[in-house]
Amino acid sequence: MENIIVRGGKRLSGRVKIEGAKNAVLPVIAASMLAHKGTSRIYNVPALADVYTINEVLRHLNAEVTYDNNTITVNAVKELSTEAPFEYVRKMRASFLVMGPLLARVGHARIALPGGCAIGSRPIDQHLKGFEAMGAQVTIGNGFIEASVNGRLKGAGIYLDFPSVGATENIMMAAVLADGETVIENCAREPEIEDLADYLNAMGAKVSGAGTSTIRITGVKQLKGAHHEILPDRIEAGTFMIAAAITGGNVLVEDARAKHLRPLVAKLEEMGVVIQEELDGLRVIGPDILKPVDVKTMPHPGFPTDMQSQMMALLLKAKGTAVITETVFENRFMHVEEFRRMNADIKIEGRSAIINGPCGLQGAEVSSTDLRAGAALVIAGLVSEGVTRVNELKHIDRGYVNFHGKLQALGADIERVEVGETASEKAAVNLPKLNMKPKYA
Ligand SMILES: CC(=O)N[C@H]1[C@@H](OP(=O)(O)OP(=O)(O)OC[C@H]2O[C@@H](n3ccc(=O)[nH]c3=O)[C@H](O)[C@@H]2O)O[C@H](CO)[C@@H](O)[C@@H]1O
Ligand SMILES: C=C(OP(=O)(O)O)C(=O)O
Repeated sequence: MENIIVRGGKRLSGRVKIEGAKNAVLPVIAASMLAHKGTSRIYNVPALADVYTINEVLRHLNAEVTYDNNTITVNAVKELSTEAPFEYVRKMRASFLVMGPLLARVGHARIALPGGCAIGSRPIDQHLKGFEAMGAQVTIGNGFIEASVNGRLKGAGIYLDFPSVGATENIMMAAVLADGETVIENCAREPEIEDLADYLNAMGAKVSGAGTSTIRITGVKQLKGAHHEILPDRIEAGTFMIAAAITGGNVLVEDARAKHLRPLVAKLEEMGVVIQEELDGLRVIGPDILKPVDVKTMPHPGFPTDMQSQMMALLLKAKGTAVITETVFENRFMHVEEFRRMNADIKIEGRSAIINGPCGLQGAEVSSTDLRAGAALVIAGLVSEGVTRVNELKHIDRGYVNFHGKLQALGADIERVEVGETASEKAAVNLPKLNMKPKYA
């Protein structure tokens, strides 16, 4: 088991390089299975646990996948198999994104039901409604969802009840090889949807309107492999922006794109953080005193739910009362209990968290409840008195490459250590000097 150990009190400074976006690369890799011929090359791929998982899913489905030097190649021209078992979907819900491509390419898919997770129940009814509208027969049984179609899917008009990111992507991938035109209304508008559309179009698809709330897709007969560079990860960028801001630091977040980060930039500026657009990224300068703001998570271009817990960490240091309302996931406040262990004053009322700052944060042993919560706890540790130990790092590794190493390079007093589970090692978190070897120098 590994832990991240943070000792608070350092101002961050320097520059940090942002990786390719996790939420863009996963659908793009899944979409590679749509190519009847040719090999796809995908650049700027982050070395994340989720990327290894989706690669394994594709290999299991009989695609050839290589991953080297941040570049993935996928060749899916052999006959594909069509079943993705629970071991993959359990590790990562985005494994369900292979359903659209399989249905389009092979006319059949059997994928384990994703089930709930730490941030909410996360149903997939909107994905299935889209496939059914395109002529697929969908059945659910024995923990699997099975979908099949005789011949090709048929283009359809689909109005989503909610602008679901995954449903928009899955339906787009199904529609590119369908017979006729598909129109998806009330669809998600996230930058990652545009990235997927760009890739599909490079493969020979006809997708327009991505980035707006209506996407039109004219089905084509065949797609071929294509080259594509993944856009920078706005959530990783936002996470480092908040880390810089909370420590009163001065950090250049390289490759952060202002146009993708507008809801976060607006809130940070309201809080008194200075943000300057430079040629190669965004410079973030944290103030001595942070002002409180209210935040409501919404589908893009609203404030992203994936930045909610990091924003909560920042608001713990703001002078006054702030309210965060989570509207996207019904249970994404698991980190509140962990923050309380660090002396945070937070009350939950329904879907809102009321934060009374500034809190005198104290180091404690805390658990990552999901990937963003893990990052948020580390951020809180940067400004806590004493030692914070964060465990359950498997969550952080799903979404961040070398998170502690990047913070260390910015001047944070942080290390990642291999620990046993003996009582004395558990108690070590309270000792001023930890008798443990850093795993990475
Ligand atoms: C791999 C990936 O890209 N993950 C992102 C994606 O997840 P994901 O694609 O799973 O998120 P969705 O946009 O689908 O989910 C948003 C909301 O819609 C609900 N819903 C979704 C589908 C459905 O069929 N029925 C339904 O009710 C969900 O339960 C949730 O409450 O978007 C989320 C919302 O921005 C982000 O937090 C995740 O980081
Ligand atoms: C919730 C997230 O991802 P996923 O949808 O892959 O669980 C996230 O990236 O914050």
